Amino acid sequence: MAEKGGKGFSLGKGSGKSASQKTPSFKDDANFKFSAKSGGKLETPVGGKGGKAANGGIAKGPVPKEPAKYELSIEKELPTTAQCLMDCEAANILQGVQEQMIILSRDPTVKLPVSFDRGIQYAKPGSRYTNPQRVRQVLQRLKKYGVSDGEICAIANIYPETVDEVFALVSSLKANRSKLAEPLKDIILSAVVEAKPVVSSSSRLHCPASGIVLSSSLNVNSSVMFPDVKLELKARSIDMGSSTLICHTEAWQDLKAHVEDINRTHLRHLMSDNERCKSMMVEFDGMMLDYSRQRATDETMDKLFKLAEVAHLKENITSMYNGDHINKTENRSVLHVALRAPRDSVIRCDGKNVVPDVWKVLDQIHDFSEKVRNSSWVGVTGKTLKDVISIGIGGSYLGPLFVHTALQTDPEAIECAGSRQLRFLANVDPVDVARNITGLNPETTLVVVVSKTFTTAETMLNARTLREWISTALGPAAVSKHMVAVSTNLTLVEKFGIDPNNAFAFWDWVGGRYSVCSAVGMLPLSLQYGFPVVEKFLRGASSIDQHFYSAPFQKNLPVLLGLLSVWNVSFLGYPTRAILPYSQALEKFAPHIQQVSMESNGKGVSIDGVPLPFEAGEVDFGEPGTNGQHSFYQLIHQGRVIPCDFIGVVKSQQPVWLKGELVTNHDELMSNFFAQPDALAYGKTPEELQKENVPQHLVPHKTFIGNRPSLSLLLPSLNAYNIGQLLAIYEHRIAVEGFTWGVNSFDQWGVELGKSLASQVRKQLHESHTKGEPVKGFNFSTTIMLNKYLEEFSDGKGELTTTMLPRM
Ligand SMILES: O=P(O)(O)OC[C@H]1O[C@](O)(CO)[C@@H](O)[C@@H]1O
Repeated sequence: MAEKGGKGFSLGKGSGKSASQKTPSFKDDANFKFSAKSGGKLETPVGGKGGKAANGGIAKGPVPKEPAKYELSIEKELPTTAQCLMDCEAANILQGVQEQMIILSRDPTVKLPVSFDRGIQYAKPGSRYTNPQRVRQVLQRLKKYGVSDGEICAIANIYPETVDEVFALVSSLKANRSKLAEPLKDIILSAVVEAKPVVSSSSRLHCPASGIVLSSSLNVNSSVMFPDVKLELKARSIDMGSSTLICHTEAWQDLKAHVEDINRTHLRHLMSDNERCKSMMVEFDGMMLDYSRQRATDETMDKLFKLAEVAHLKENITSMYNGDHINKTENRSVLHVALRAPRDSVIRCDGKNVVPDVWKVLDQIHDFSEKVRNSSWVGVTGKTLKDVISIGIGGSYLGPLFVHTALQTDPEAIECAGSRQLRFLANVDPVDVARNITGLNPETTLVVVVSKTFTTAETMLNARTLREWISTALGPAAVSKHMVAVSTNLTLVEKFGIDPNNAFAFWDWVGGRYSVCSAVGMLPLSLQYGFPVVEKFLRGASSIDQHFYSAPFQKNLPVLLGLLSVWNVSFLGYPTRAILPYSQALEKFAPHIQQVSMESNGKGVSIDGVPLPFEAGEVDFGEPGTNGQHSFYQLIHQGRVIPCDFIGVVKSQQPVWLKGELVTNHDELMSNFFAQPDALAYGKTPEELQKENVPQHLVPHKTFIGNRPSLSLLLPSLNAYNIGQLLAIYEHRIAVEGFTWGVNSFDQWGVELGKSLASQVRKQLHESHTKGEPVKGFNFSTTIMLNKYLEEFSDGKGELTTTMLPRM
């Protein structure tokens, strides 16, 4: 039989980018040079036929007593170029073929067999070995006892636990029983068992036979055959390197296997190793990260760093800073780091240094906000514009809201804000309009319309609503004095009726959810707090950008956090993360990170469009401590395992101490910050409870299993600078996760479908309201619901004749 894998397709991460000419530089480190590693490709052999003999499928029922009489006979029918494969090998290959087919599917001349999925489904359940190469290596030794390739594969596929099992299920071996019994025992059972993950015997599938056959090369006119399917793939040689999934790498599999080691530990014990804990504490710029309460050891970290290497994390980070178009589906650079780069840095996008453009807009913001704040720019009636409503949604809202909420209680920011107010209008719900305008006077209000695209339905309707509010009160000419815009689409801004001179630009290389450092956040925040405060915020974010770019991974806060998230989500199986700031000022941090994280990494395909066989992204939620403790912590302590991020601050923005109290109010808060992680990690045992004389019937209820992971981030204080740092740490952490999972963290196609369906409904509502058109074109349940909704208007009660504005 032919050598396996002569022309295998490579499953490596694609050639790393070669060192780019475009080198970002910061003032303090003007020579950030990076030499990208290339290659790192993992060659996966391609070869012959499947391990299971042709019985037409995987036996899901009880182990058959007698093997099928045609077991392994397929071997004789194979072309000479074919070779048997174990299921686990076949599954790897088929996954590679699947990736290839997805690429081919973009070519309309290629007809893809619908039945391919069945092949994958057929092989996958047999793909349980963590290290197929090792299994193959060991079993290969049986060849000297006359065991054929087909028999070797069949042995592997049945996951034998006893020699008898082997003979029962691979009957062709029976004739040689006396010769084979010993080697089988020694070689197979020990080594094969060692190389596979623990599979409970009840869930073991016995697959004595299958018939996956691959010809020796998939590159040229290959044919892939399954027991009941024959597929013809069009000849095409494709470098599979760029579309490799991270889960097919050895580093990933190694981490998978390592979970068992971790499952044998408890945080109670891990925490008693001071050296381990010390190695899991990292300081940067007065901040301290303690990740010793993660279910991880130094070995775990080494394996995660290995994974980062295989995922080309360093190269990806460099590509991002270099302005490469890493947002592939939109063909854009991802350069939010340029938004906060010092004035004299050089960060290029398509060959152009964008930092001067960034600072031009920042200067414009500085100038405009000063004018408004010192009343040299006033409203149409000559009054100071002391209040601002910022209209925007998603990334054009959540980031600025988070920063504003965090600054609102910072003494320096308070002083700069004076009696000014900043409000945010996001929801298209008219109640949000009502809440925003209540108590405000159009004469003293400036409206900032923030929309990257200037097409977002909610924002534009809200903008039209407030335009109406202003012009009804002050006349249409007031709009130019009372409304300004932030957008990448200055043409639409002008069309809307906002003077382009009062528009603040940003660029398509800034993703919406990464835009808080652009005019999206900087304009409203500068109007409220003055430019020096926002500049300080930008400096904080920039300090993390430089740290992220240059710190070794072992000391790199976003990298550590990102890799630990991947560990928790993809290996320990904890898909959720709680963000728990012990700071009321950070109450809008979790909602902001929810968007950044879930919109970025909530993806089902790799950056190359290959469906992910694992779940990327994590579910984020959170509330400030100690409020959360009285809300959902019960579930975190005794219900589900949810890794927690505890965020604390050394110096309170608003210290309070009452004479006679044991501690300050901030100490009280922080006592909880320090206590909760240990409570989660250590838990409480029944023995401890018994010692405390807890009644026996309550012991199970009061037992805490513990071993619940968390990490703690302690900030020295919470001023504009630290807030900027916190933002950038999480932004980069999310990028690290996305780079590692191999997804595009910078597009958001998933939000489109709902939007387009909404426009269909909008059209229907309009037709029904204005022409009494019946509901049509929707499914049964939507039709019923729409009719119910429209009933209100059927008697003319809800007729729309004149403009209505909230009456709060
Ligand atoms: O700034 P825009 O273009 O109005 O978009 C608002 C938000 O909508 C989204 O596209 C999601 O729907 C976000 O990514 C974005 O931040």
